[in-house]
Amino acid sequence: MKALARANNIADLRALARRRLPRPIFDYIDGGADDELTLRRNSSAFADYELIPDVLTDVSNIRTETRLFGQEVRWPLMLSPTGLNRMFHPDAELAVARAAARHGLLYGLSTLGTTRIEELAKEFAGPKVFQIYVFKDRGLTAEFVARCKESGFHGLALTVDTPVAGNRERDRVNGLSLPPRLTLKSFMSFALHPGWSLPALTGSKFDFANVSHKVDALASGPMSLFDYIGGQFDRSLTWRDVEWLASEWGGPLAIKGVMTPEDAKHAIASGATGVMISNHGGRQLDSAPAPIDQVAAIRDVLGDGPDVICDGGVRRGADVVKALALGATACSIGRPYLYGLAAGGEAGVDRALSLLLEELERTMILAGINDISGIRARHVRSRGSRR
Ligand SMILES: Cc1cc2nc3c(=O)[nH]c(=O)nc-3n(C[C@H](O)[C@H](O)[C@H](O)COP(=O)(O)O)c2cc1C
Ligand SMILES: CC(C)CC(=O)C(=O)O
Repeated sequence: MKALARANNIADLRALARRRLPRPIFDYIDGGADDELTLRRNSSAFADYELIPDVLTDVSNIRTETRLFGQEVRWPLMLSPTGLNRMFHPDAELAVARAAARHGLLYGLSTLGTTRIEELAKEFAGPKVFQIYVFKDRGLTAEFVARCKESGFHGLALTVDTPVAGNRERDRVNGLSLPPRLTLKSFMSFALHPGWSLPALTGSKFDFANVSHKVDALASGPMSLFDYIGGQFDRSLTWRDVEWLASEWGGPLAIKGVMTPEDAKHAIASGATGVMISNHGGRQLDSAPAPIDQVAAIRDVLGDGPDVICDGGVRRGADVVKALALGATACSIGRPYLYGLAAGGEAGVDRALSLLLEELERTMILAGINDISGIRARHVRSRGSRR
């Protein structure tokens, strides 16, 4: 697609996604909670850090490989789990995973994805983790663990920042439901985007593929995401459950949604092997700090061993270098690849990943860093602490 080739950055892909999707669907991807303070801050916080380059270091060969969730990956960038991908493009999670495989990246499948664990594993041989939401039906969690073991998943990520849905006001205003339905209000928006609307509303069946055999909340008709989460997610979750999950799984486990050094320590003490510093892309607790601002303090208390993943607000390859210089093992992205998926399916995801990885490599060359493992604290400086 010519339009994809003309996209020079993630912001261009966002503009393409906005054109292609009906408003309620674009807003669901793009939006955040309440006043979207955290959503904006997640990205703008990166601008508060400067990169301090070395020169004359021989940057003719750049090494970007690292390990994440115990697996060798080509780049320190992973694809965060996101639900409902079939709502954005009929090729859904498989399109995303195929593009991730082409770039040697680690892929995260959501509990509320629209592709089954087994189907994803069959199509995608690369490094993969499954993200767990704990439902009131606890049998589902044990079942996920067994299915992931059977299917050869390499890690789990337990999301802990969603005891209830954040107040996403764009979704309320748009009357977004699962599955999306034609209403008087949405009619014009759907009619103006037939390329999206026809397959989504008629052809490919929308389904929470990994849970619907046990939880049939949508069987009696469409409902809001707020009601679905409110009715199904288990709010009684504690660190005891992390201990249980860690021992039941026995492999790499990250707690997704950790924001403080204290909770990061708690995660490792409870059996996790890493943390994803995340505020759910600004979709849950508004006014939570930006993940990038929490990286240094969390790495400081955890020491060298555990995976520390900075999740949220990454829109440029340079952001990844900043996060690694502050102590992260890798960064993780959600919206950047979803904009690509919505804009052009697998080719769109591929474009998003290519752009970010080219930027990351170019940033390393310009900063005189020829190996990911050579990124140091001295390569970054907070603008507030300029000497
Ligand atoms: C449309 C959408 C759906 C998401 N679904 C999930 C999900 O099912 N599980 C989860 O743990 N996080 C989910 N997230 C959060 C992402 O995993 C990730 O934390 C966030 O997108 C990172 O911020 P970024 O979009 O700025 O990169 C979702 C995010 C978006 C935008
Ligand atoms: C299906 C949802 C629970 C996915 C999600 O976590 C989100 O919209 O942020």
